[in-house]
Amino acid sequence: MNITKLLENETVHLLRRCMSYFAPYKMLVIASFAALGLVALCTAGAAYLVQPALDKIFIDKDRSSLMLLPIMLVALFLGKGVGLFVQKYLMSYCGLKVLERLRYELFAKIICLPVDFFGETRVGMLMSRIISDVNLISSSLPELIRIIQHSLTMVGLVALLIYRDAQLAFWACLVFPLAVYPVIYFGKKLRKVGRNYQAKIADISSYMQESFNGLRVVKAFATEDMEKEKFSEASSKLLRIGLKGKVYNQLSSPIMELIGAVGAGLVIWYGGSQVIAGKSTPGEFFSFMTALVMLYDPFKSISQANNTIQQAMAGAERVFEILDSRELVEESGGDTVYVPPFASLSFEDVSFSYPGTQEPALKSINLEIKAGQRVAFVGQSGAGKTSLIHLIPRFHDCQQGVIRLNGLPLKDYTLSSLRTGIGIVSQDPFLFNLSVRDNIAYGRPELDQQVVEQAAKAAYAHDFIMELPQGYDTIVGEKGVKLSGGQKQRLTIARAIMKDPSLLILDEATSALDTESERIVQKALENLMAGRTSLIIAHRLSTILTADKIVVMDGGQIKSVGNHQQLLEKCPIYNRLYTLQFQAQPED
Ligand SMILES: Nc1ncnc2c1ncn2[C@@H]1O[C@H](COP(=O)(O)OP(=O)(O)OP(=O)(O)O)[C@@H](O)[C@H]1O
Repeated sequence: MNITKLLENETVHLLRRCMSYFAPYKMLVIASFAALGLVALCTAGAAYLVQPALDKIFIDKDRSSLMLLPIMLVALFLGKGVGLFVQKYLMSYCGLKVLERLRYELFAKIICLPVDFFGETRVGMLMSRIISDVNLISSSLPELIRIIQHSLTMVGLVALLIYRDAQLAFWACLVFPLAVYPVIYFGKKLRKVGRNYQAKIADISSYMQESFNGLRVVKAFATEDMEKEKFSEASSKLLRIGLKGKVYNQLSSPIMELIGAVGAGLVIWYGGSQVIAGKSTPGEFFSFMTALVMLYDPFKSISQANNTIQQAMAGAERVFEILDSRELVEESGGDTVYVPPFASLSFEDVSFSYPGTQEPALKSINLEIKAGQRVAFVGQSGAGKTSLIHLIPRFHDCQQGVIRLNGLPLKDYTLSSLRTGIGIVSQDPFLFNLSVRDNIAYGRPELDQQVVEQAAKAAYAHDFIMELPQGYDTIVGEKGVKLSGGQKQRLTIARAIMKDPSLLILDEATSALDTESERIVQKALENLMAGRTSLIIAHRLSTILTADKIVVMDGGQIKSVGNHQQLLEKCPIYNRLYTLQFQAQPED
């Protein structure tokens, strides 16, 4: 199979796909072409003027031409300038608009992908696609237009060459095929370099993301130097690829210049002999030479534009890989809207494995939860508690069995109504870098201050919020860094209260807060749980003691279900867990 042909087909396909993004700006593109026509005409016109300038002013000594020609020259350059400005502005406008749309589409697609996708893909890589690869694509149409612009200019100039002297033009254009070869050769090389470069940028973004996120660990282990070393290695790789790109980019010009010089040499040789023999005037010859020299500029620009397009195609490959991927399917739910109140939740023979793993994380789970119950899940680390509760908001889908909510399979509900109906408070309280108020009312900005304050009061957060520098308007910092662990937890509890879910999922924090904070968080949680069905991954003694039902898990299976007293008597696993995990804790 002809590889070159394959590559060309792919380029055409990618270019077409890129161009479809520019389709809404058709009128602007047409206007831009009109501006281009003006530029081409003015450029060719300026070259044409050289002949009357030389022959009429310098040889015939014509005074009226002396006045007229400079004015015409200025007018032509004015026309060219205006044309160029309009064309460039319109193209930049279209490019930036396309950039905005692609960025949005990519973000919108990625944020709707299932949780599993984020488990397997590095976040930094995704960020680099949204920022840097998309950026490359936006230059594709403007560069394509540049190619058309310069091709038009070249047509104008070549027409002038032929008009001036067809034979001389033949000699000048003889070297043309030679000049095209480096354009194609370097274009291909640059496409490959572009691909590698973008991949390395993604690596570096991922690496930075990880190091900054894990900054505390880095500091605690005093491994800054090691991290610097690793970064510098990755950065040097990027430098090497970047330099390779520059070599290809910069080599194409001198090589073309050399080929151009050969053409010019041929012209001087032939054209000069024609002037000496009296067959043409020096004015005709210089006008010809001017057009020839002017040809170099657009030709060089075409080669540069081709280089940029090749790099844009490298970005396009990576962006469309995500946008068009059949495997990356956005989450979808059913058509039924889940309307509280919560009546029941049942797991019927549910088994689940994480993608790419052999051993199932959950095996044949059967469980029934009724309205108003408080159900605690216990088990050692890795028993499957988190996996089980994450199936309820459909962060993952089970491969076998069915989970029913109010009698209907979870898959029948629309994702948004299902998730809106479920409140989740996890052990790692996540806050956005927004104000306290916006964090509590997250997703519901329409709620007024009073409602937000009520939720904060129920979560025992109001008092500390009032002590913050700007009260409810205080920005909490990325991930809530400006707050203590207990304060962050209380804000996430207020957020859950605000959501008013009918079913609550709680992952109790294992990391110990001090006794006072712990007591307040506990009271806030009690307010949150009041009157709601709650599923709790239990780490506190008080939770298992007050639970209506305790589910004991081990190795992805439910080993036993009952209340504290029953389990102490009949379940050895629970007995052991209780002795190891809970017994030493004070009863609140
Ligand atoms: N994203 C994942 N991909 C692959 N396997 C996973 C993933 N998350 C968890 N597992 C595996 O699934 C099993 C159950 O894990 P799960 O997190 O549900 O346990 P857990 O009981 O909640 O533990 P812990 O109390 O430590 O949070 C474990 O063997 C774990 O290694």
